[in-house]
Amino acid sequence: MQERKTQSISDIIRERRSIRDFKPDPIDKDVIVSLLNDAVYAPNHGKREPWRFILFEGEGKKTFAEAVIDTYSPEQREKKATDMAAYYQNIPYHLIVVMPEDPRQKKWEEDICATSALIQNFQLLAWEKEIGVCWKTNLYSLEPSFREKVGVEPGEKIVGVLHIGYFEKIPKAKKRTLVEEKLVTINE
Ligand SMILES: Cc1cc2nc3c(=O)[nH]c(=O)nc-3n(C[C@H](O)[C@H](O)[C@H](O)COP(=O)(O)O)c2cc1C
Repeated sequence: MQERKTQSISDIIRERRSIRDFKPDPIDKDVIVSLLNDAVYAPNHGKREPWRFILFEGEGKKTFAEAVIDTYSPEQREKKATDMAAYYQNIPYHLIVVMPEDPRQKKWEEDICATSALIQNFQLLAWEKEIGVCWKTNLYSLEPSFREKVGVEPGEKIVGVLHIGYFEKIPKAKKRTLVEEKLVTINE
């Protein structure tokens, strides 16, 4: 593990990386719940707190893996089902974050913004504890069979599937464009 001296929010924001290679080392569920209890201080319009969580641990990760693999074509199944099942089992937690799909566009947009803010809060809080996260929006999230198997209710939207675990090494930062190149200032 590289030694990291994280101090400020800006350090954590800049340092955080999406983690795809996890150590299997267990993480206490209380830690995850505690991070989520901080993350819910995300801004949310109308104080709707539009999120709900489905956490997979232990044997539950098999349910998650089967739900994903069941969406594969026969060719995909042949090619990668075994590897993916092992990959998912090796990661300490999978967390599905859902929100209600409000038919009113304004509320739907506010709710996805709030839930995304919550997810980023969670990623940053986890990073502070040297826990890595990858936020996934793979197409399986849209498949009715997957949704049903993992307990997503009709009328709910999966905003993210988060894989959570300690990381082996920090991937290289992907550079961001300087804001000066994207900033328009209007002052008259
Ligand atoms: C809404 C959203 C959806 C994402 N979906 C995926 C995904 O399906 N698969 C994946 O590998 N990474 C996904 N990511 C992670 C991005 O690929 C990642 O943030 C980007 O490559 C920048 O890398 P960094 O997070 O390490 O800075 C997603 C990120 C966001 C914000």
